[in-house]
This record gives sequence, C-alpha cells and structure tokens, in this order.
Amino acid sequence: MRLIPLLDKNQVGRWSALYIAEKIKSYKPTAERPFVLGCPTGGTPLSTYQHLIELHKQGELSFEHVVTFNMDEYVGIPSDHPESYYSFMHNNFFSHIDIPAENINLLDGNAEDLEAECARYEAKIKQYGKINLFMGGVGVDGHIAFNEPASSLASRTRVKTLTEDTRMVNSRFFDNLEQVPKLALTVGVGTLLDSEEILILVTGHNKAQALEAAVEGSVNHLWTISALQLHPKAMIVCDQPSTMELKVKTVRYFHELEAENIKNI
Ligand SMILES: N[C@@H]1[C@@H](O)[C@H](O)[C@@H](COP(=O)(O)O)O[C@@H]1O
Repeated sequence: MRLIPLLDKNQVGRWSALYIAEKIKSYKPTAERPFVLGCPTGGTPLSTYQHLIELHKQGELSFEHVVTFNMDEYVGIPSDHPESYYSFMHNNFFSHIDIPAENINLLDGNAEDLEAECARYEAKIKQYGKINLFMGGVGVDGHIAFNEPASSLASRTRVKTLTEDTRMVNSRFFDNLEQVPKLALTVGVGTLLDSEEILILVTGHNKAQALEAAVEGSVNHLWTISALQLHPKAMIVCDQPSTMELKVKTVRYFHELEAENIKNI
C-alpha cells in the first residue's frame, strides 16, 4: 500500500486530481476503450472534483471517453432530492465536465427490485472488464462505500442497512436524523477489490482512527477499509490531522518513501 502524507485537504484534492488526470491521459481512452473511474460522494472528494473540473476548464483533461460507476446510493429518496448521490454527483462534478450522460452509472435506489438492480450494476461493471481506478473516502467507523462494520470482505453490490452512527454523521446534510434513509445500495468490498487500482482520500482528525485501522491495523471486517491491505495497488492520500493516531515512525517512513512525489504540491 502507498500512503501519501500531505498537509491539508486542499493538497489532498490537488494531488489526487493530478494523479487521476495523469492516469486518464496516459491511458489514451477512446470510445471503444474508455477509462473506467469509480466515484465517491461525501465532503472529502469535493476538493478533488473541483481540481478535476479546473483541469477540464483549462483544456487539459477531457472526460469524453471516461465511464463512471458510483460507489453507493441511498434507498428511497427521489433521485432529484438534493441529498441523493445522483444530485450530489451532477451538482458537484458531472454538470461541469464533458462526460456524456450515457457514460454515467449510478445505482438506482428507487428500483422496484433492489436485488436485481445490484445484479445489473455488477454485470454492467463486468461488461467493461474492470474499473481502472476506484476513488473513495472512508467513514468515521472505517466503512468503505457503505460497507458498514462486519460487512463481508468478499461482498458484492447489495442492499445494506446503515448503522445509527453513519446515519447520525450523515444527518448533517438533512434537516434531521429521521430524514436520513435507513437503507442504501453499495458496491461490495469484493467489488472494490476487483478494481485495477484503488485511491482513498482521508482528511480530518475525525478520520484518524479509521486511517490507523487501514494502515497499522490487521485486516478485519470491523474496519472494512483495512481490506485495502489485500489489494495489489492501493493508495491512501491523507492530510496531517488524519494521521494523529499513526505512529510517528509510520508517518516518517511514508514521508521518506514519497518525498519526491510530494515535494512540489
Ligand atoms: N457512503 C459514503 C462513503 O462513501 C464516504 O466515504 C463517507 C465519508 O464521507 P465524508 O467524506 O463526508 O466524510 O460517507 C458516506 O458514508
């Protein structure tokens, strides 16, 4: 696993956007061979999306041949609800770039048959072979996508019940806790591990325990983020406050390893 230790969330956004842009450009995507990008929602990736939009506006990056798959979606709120992940992605990213509408894939949390919807999503990912790069965040309790503590590390896309903790954390976006959906559709840990590459963004002191579990803990279903350790090409880009629970020697080790890659950010 690579850990990129940066100073603040703006650096995390800039570094990750430049990394993703380079990946897309060097892949030289075409209509027949698109670059497949996995996308998260949440406060953490906002800065990355803003930097990607900026690169696009400067004419340095096109999403014409990029296909996206989002990680998760709430069940039971209309897609045009301001807090649906559909709205989040369109408002914060898709409406500002040149991605064709047919290249955007989101789980439908209002599908009549939710299990069939999850199976459809898995099949659609397979149609493209694999996801080239899955970007993600992490929950305070170490969940990746909506794979709450004790999710199977072999799980596939499915319906999940959200924990009270997650609903409380996410209630900041709603008027009150009651309005936060109790169910969500999410890609599984196994779905994520099938990606060619995984890039996780971690910012803020409230994520310090999750980062510790991801980097220094053992692989454990109670901290599903720790499954990253099983992936051949996983990377975490983090800010200083989120490293507070890591050992000094761990942070120093990665600082030395990545010195060349972080010096100009
Ligand atoms: N399902 C999402 C996760 O994919 C995200 O990583 C997490 C952290 O969000 P934030 O970046 O706002 O802290 O929130 C939600 O639970």
